[in-house]
Amino acid sequence: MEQHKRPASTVLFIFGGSGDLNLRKLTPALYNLFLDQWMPEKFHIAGLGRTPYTDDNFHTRLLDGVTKFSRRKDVDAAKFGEFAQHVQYLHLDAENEADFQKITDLVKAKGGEWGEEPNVIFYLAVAPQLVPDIATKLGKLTLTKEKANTRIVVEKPFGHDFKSAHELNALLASMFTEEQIYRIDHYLGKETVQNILALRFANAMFEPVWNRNYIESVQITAAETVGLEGRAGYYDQSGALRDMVQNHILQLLCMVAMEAPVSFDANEVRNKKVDVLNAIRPIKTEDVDKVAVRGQYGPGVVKGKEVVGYREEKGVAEKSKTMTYAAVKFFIDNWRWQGIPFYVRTGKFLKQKSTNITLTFREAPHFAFPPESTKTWRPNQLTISIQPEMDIRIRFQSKRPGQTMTLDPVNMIFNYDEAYGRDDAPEAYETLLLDVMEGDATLFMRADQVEAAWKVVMPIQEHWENTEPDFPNYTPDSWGPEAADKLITNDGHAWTNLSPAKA
Ligand SMILES: NC(=O)C1=CN([C@@H]2O[C@H](COP(=O)(O)OP(=O)(O)OC[C@H]3O[C@@H](n4cnc5c(N)ncnc54)[C@H](OP(=O)(O)O)[C@@H]3O)[C@@H](O)[C@H]2O)C=CC1
Ligand SMILES: O=C1O[C@H](COP(=O)(O)O)[C@@H](O)[C@H](O)[C@H]1O
Repeated sequence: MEQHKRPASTVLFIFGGSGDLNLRKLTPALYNLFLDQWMPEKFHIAGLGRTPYTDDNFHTRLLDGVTKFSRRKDVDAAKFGEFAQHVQYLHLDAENEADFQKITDLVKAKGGEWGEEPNVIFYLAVAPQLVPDIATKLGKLTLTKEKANTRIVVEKPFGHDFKSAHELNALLASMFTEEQIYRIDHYLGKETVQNILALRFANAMFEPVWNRNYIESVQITAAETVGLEGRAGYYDQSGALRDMVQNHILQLLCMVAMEAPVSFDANEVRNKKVDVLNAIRPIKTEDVDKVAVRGQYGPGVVKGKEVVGYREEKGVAEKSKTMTYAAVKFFIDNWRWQGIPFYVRTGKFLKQKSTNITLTFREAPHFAFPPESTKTWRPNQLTISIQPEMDIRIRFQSKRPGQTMTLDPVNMIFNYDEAYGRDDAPEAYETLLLDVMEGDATLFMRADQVEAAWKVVMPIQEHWENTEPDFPNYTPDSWGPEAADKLITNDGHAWTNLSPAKA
């Protein structure tokens, strides 16, 4: 195995150790880092929560999570046992300040045992309402103040709106330096998302055409086939704009639209991204209905099974106005993108799981081919398929073999599985957890980025909260409300509904 430098010794506290995120994502990621020898030589993980687990039944639960959710199948129980020796459950009620003494005690004990002061990471995998309270109590511990080796990771959603995000930033800033704060957006850890920077800035051939002179429109889709999945408590207060657009989708948009960074220094990359957010044209209240479409699913059939409409889901308010679908047309007011529409859409219970970005190019300036040769003509497109297909496709016209000049649109495809094999691709949370342990914040959101992203969506969110929607307006297993199709077809474009890659 390739030799690499491992992070310094670390004690990791997971608030929400007993919760779903730890089970599904965090522990499988940490276990994979352990298997790949990326965990520090000396590390200790404490899962925190009120549920009365013993270490043994906590380990059993985590093993179950790894078995179900890890990218690697066939978990080796003995190897997991080795990992589990570094993991404990710590009973802690976030509302009880006295319980936080257990944190200080554990850090001191590990420091004594290891003969060095460890890095201390607090991962807040809890509901957003608990974050300010936990952060405040952590801020009072002597081991947190101004110590570069102490870091706090805050899950999304970061705040509920611009105001609460701003307040949370101010609260965190009163206790931690910006370098200690890691605001996570797991899309930024996806291999295919990181590869956008490689595609754009490690190659000379794309950059000359990556602008308004050659590109006619950009679209970003994050379509899901799952519905609410029992998350009403969170989702009904949130909705698609807060849950997906404010964070994941705007981050994808930044990756596509940003200027070239001078270096991969965390702040340099984040400066370039925040420039994009600040350049997004503010949407006026009176324009929201022209540039944005919301949707909520009704009852229907998904994979042969009847499903209830969103408003009938357990825990959802009877006449809930929460949108499970959102589509928006943005413009970026800068030299590179002036006048180019960026269409984005996301939704639950859509026809296909697909996250992709498509850049549609302008027509060739002069077309010398006879009209009959171009019956199937389609514009050049570059599509970055983030998931579940992991590929990059370039569509161009090709001459069909034969004695006549007939042009066909064809795809040139770079496929990750073929090139690298999927087992080698780390999950987003592996990359991000390793980055936190290494102290690299490049893939994390800075305070100003989060606030700038909230500023972009707030006029839409507020308008939608203040007006009555016509819900439900799409059926599960469809591509969402009709109005979202019109949003793009009225401009002479069409959503790219990707099929699995074939040339
Ligand atoms: N689940 C997922 O796939 C994803 C989740 N997220 C985000 O991660 C965060 C956590 O989500 P998720 O794991 O699904 O939520 P869960 O409801 O499954 O877990 C919540 C956790 O909070 C703990 N908790 C609640 N109250 C207290 C308290 N007073 N003191 C100590 N612990 C407490 C619970 O522990 P106990 O009851 O034992 O006290 C539980 O471990 C959210 O911000 C969510 O948006 C982000 C992306 C994906
Ligand atoms: O953050 C979230 O992301 C998931 C989608 O993540 P993906 O990695 O499967 O694309 C989404 O289902 C969830 O509602 C949202 O909170």
